[in-house]
Amino acid sequence: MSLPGLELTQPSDERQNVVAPPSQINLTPGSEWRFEVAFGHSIKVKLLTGTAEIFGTELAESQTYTFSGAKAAIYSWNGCELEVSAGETHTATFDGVTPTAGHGAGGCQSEYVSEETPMVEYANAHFALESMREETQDSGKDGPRVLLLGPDNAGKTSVSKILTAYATKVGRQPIVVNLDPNEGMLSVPGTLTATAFRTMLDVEEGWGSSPMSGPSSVPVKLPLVYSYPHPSPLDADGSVYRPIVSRLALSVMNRMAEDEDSRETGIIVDTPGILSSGKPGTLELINHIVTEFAITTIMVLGSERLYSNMVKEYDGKPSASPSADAFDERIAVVKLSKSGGCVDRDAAFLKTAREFQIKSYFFGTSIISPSPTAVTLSPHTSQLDFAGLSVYNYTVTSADDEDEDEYDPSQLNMGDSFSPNNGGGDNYNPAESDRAAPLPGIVGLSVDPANSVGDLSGSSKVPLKKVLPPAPTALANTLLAITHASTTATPAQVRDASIIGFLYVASVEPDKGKIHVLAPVGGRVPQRAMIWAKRWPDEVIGLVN
Ligand SMILES: Nc1ncnc2c1ncn2[C@@H]1O[C@H](COP(=O)(O)OP(=O)(O)OP(=O)(O)O)[C@@H](O)[C@H]1O
Repeated sequence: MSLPGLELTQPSDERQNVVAPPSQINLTPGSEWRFEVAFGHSIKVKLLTGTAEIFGTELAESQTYTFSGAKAAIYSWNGCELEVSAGETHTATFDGVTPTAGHGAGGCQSEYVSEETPMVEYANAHFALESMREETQDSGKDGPRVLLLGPDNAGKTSVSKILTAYATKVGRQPIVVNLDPNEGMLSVPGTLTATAFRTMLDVEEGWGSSPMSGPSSVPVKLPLVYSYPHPSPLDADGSVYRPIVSRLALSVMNRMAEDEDSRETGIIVDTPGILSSGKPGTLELINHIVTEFAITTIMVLGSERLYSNMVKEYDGKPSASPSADAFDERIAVVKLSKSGGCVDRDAAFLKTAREFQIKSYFFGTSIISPSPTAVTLSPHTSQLDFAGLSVYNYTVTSADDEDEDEYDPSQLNMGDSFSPNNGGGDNYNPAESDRAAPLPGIVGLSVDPANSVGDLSGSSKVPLKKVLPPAPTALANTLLAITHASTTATPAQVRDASIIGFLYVASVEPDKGKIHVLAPVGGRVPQRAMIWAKRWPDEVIGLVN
């Protein structure tokens, strides 16, 4: 059928499904191929000649990589030839839309080559950090602690991947901290994590995979995970976010104190865009992060206003490290260009990405990608007695949801032990750092808060409340985070405990007092306190048919 007046023909089903022939893409030195592939469709990319990298991680020659639901760029320092062909297109619908291949090479929604990229600037940032790291070897001071700030989609996560990939390539071991609850890093959304990277990142998966997602061709990373089941750090005026950031910072600082490689390399902290929005409360949160992680380098992407505010606020000021005076360690604020390739991801894309992160946690990455290296997992379903569980829920409002229950701001003063100065200020209680869960991988999995020294952070003020039977029907389609805290732990201990893993609640039978859950592994569900991700990440319907 022709569209009247335009003489265009509506694509028929057959035409949409025609497989595009392989395309060859030649990249001149210093240029990149930017591409967008829809969820449900996949493309195959092979490096034929030359060298190329994706967010700092090199592609191997002649290996076929599969990308699906991706917006990314393949960059070449010395020039290369790529072959791009169409992969599979799922027949299932995604968010009510049946996926179709786009009109670009291999069925990309959009793809083009750009010769203007800020990669030289990013590489220089890496070299500057490297020279700071070299200084630490002789002087004994800690490696650079980098904070990435900038609005949504400014490329913060991409730059942190590039800096991490370059650091691991030269044998460093950066600790990467994700403070964005919207995107899980090696974890599901609704979490804040820290991970020590010793090995390369994954070309297809981005950050790579954790043992949560099963075996992998690239060595797995072991993230330290804390639950933050809210979409915005500003929820409850930051009163939930701040103490969890403090807890994470203590764990990271402990790891740095015990691990020479991590101490020399330092930290890279990725943040959510909302912190750079200038909304009330954001500067306080930035200040909290700068203090807790004793940040030495603030990199600002994509916002002149923020850059100038950060310069005024921090440039040349001593860092919050206890040894700042001894080494005359001062904060540097640096402006980095935003890549022209950064794409705005709409709400539907981000929702699907979150949904996939959750699905792949339980079912493996093959649920997203038909790549031969994708992993298929077999989660287990079981029925649990709700009365026998210790489930906690945060009783606070979200920033854009004012009608929520039980919010009492006067109850949300978190107490002195987590004040911004606890990294070394007057209120610092050394017992707190003893309680911090160390980063897994080197010093064991976690300290059980139940065995730790008392409740130092004022449980009564923590907006976590036990969910009593009968099981609320709203539990269905949401996640439960199993903490390391015992079932008798105080709310503060539950909040401060790291996460063992997640359960998905498939259905609730309030009359029988039962819930049906999906767990990534079989066996008994650990008898530990759980945090209900009631608000965030959003419901995933139909994970179990
Ligand atoms: N050079 C590039 N070419 C193509 N796509 C890119 C490029 N750089 C980044 N992107 C893509 O743009 C999107 C936004 O980038 P990124 O996630 O790094 O931004 P961000 O600042 O961390 O965003 P947010 O704060 O919203 O999480 C991502 O999908 C990323 O893969």
